[in-house]
Amino acid sequence: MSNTTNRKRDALDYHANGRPGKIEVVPSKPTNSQRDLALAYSPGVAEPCMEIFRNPEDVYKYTAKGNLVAVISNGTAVLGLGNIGPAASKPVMEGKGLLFKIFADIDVFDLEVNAASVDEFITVVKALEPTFGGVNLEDIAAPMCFEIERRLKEEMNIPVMHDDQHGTAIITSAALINACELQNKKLERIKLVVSGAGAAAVSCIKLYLKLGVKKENMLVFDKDGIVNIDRTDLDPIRMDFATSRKDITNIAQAMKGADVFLGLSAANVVSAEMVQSMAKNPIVFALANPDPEIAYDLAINCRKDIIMATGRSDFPNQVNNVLGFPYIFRGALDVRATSINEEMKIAAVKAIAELTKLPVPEIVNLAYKAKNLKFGKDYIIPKPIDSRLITIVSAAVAKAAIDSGVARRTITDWVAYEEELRVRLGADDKILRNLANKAKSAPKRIVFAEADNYKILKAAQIVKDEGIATPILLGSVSRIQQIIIEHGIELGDIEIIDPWQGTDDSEKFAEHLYGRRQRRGITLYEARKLVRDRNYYGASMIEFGSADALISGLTKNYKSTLKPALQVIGTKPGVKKIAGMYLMLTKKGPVFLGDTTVNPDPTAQDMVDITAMIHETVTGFNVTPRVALLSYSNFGSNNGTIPEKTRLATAMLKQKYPDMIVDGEMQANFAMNSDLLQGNYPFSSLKGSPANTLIFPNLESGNIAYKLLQELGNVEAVGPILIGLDKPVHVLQMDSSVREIVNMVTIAVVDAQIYAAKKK
Ligand SMILES: NC(=O)C1=CN([C@@H]2O[C@H](COP(=O)(O)OP(=O)(O)OC[C@H]3O[C@@H](n4cnc5c(N)ncnc54)[C@H](OP(=O)(O)O)[C@@H]3O)[C@@H](O)[C@H]2O)C=CC1
Ligand SMILES: CC(=O)C(=O)O
Ligand SMILES: [Mg+2]
Repeated sequence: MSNTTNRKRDALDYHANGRPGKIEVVPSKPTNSQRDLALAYSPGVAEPCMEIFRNPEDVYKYTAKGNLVAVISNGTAVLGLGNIGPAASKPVMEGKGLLFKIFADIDVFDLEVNAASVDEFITVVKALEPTFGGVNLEDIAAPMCFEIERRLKEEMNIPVMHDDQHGTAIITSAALINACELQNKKLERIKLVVSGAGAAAVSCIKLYLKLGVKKENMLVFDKDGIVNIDRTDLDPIRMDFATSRKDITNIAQAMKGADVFLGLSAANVVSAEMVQSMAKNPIVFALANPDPEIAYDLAINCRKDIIMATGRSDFPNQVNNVLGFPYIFRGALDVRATSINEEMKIAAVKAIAELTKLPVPEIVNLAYKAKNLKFGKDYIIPKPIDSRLITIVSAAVAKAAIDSGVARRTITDWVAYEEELRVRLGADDKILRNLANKAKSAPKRIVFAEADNYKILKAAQIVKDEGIATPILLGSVSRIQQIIIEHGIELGDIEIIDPWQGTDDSEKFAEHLYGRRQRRGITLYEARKLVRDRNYYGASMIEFGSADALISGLTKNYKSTLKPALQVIGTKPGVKKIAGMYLMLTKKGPVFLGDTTVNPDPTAQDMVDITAMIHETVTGFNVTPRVALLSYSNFGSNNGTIPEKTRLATAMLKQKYPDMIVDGEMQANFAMNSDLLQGNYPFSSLKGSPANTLIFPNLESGNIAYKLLQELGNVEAVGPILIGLDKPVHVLQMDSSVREIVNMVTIAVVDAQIYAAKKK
């Protein structure tokens, strides 16, 4: 099967499989009980109705209006597919809704309207004003889109934006500014050829003129050829940039010596020869969707000095309005702007252009399978999944709305607003940010036992750059340096130790190991050999205080990585069994699971000890543990080995630690749903809010639970966080990603801080 056929099949299956389409409506309030239903609907719902009747602004308080955007189309210019009608435009509009949600937490109703005339369409949209906080007009052909948008902006009191016009103009402007900088061109001097004189192209041209591009340096084409003053079929908007030049009649002539080509028209209207005829260091934005004016590969293969962009996600430089509309509307909604004005658009352009020049987060590199994305010919604009877009672009837009007087609400605490924006993308990684901030407040020396590995070195660079830790690398110096050079990893001055070669400390470390293990079969000769191993050497460094925490395990199995730490360092005084815990970054906030790693079948006493250790660690992460001991039974509803063991452990915990918030035995859904728990077991000491620390009755259930959450719930897992060793040592999962290693280093630093504080 060809690639094209494959892609077609995949796309159709993606939309058809399961629940058809891409969007569903999800209630945002509890609906579990009769009481909930009485509040959600009749009779309770009458109360907010009457409040809104008395004070219309209360609609923002009691309904979803303030976060609800209409994506509206009549299907007259759907992508580059033309006038395919409203029903056929629905997949695109659902897609826009999906992007609004995942990138900016904005809810969308997509509306495909059977209204061919301008007046009819305007009447429909205007009538919807009570429902929505904003209107995103989409894929409406020129010239009707200009009048529709102008009148709706005049006649409606909520922000209205035709995304194909202004979203596109904003993004291409940011990309053009950056591309010109890289190609050493001045906006005031560039010779620009535009293919397309429709909604998107016209708006781009208007914004470029504001940014300094000169009308006389511009040649524009539509289906009928060059837009010149002799044409009699053009409306005043297009006449405004019609050229008086008589020597040019077609696009091939115009492209000779041009600096920039902007395509917002149709597929394959530009040839390789045309690109070859452009000026030195040309810039080509072939943005027609889904197929550009010239194919990406064709363009880059015909010019080495080109900067090339398309609207597609499968090539570098995706110049697509997805970088704009979610964040522009987020900023506008948050200050309840009455419109989206020029100041807000320019603020978005600048914010997007400048963000491109900041170091790219590792998660973005990972998502695009790139090693080191940075401002350059293949990275002229941020990637859509960059989560900084929401904080930087939305905040810039909101600020411009306030400064230009169209905001009905103001923001004074911008730091809090940015945090609110981050939280919108999920409470899931907030705790990680807090832990990273805690780590940065007192960074520690972290030994990486497997430093002859690209992922470890990349993670070392990140934690060093971010001020989380001072890395110390163990391994062959020449091998490590070779990887550093090969991958362009910037680690600056960094300590590298090769235990295999022996160091001044090796003998001291060997004697210590011999002292601890001489009656357990290790001779001094063997101990000397063992400390040449990087895990033994690293653990010894921690034991002797020449570093603060050890990270290992990327390339070896868990047990063989743990053994040296147990032999060299051992467990905390009084701890018989170590355990492992995972931090799960769920949409409902962090949840800690244990023991997920070490003890196959703990006794009730073991469960008490494990719970106490986990409780201490979670508290050290500045989270108040709310502990549930899990089983398949609720408070004696079933008997059997597991419920009885769990019940006994709970009783022992309650007696030994009267201040601990702990209860059990209970089923997982009762632990995670406080209404359910309260409704059925009002006596439980966990009532009020859900548990955040789950103790499993055995390794099987703990391990299965976290892996299911990862796979089915798409929940990120940080761990295993090792607890019970006398000093901070953390064992990575084999083949962890760079992000997972960075997360574990963050945890190791915080752990080392807790250890240091205890020693004082
Ligand atoms: N990457 C991105 O973010 C975006 C990309 N786009 C893409 O831009 C294109 C245009 O969208 P939009 O402006 O909304 O649509 P419109 O229908 O409003 O405009 C299309 C324009 O392209 C012109 N055109 C069509 N075929 C040719 C051709 N062979 N040569 C020269 N000009 C031609 C039309 O000419 P005429 O006026 O004579 O009919 C018209 O001016 C689409 O492919 C769309 O997918 C749009 C928005 C954002
Ligand atoms: C991206 C977009 O909005 C379009 O191609 O129409
Ligand atoms: Mg569009």
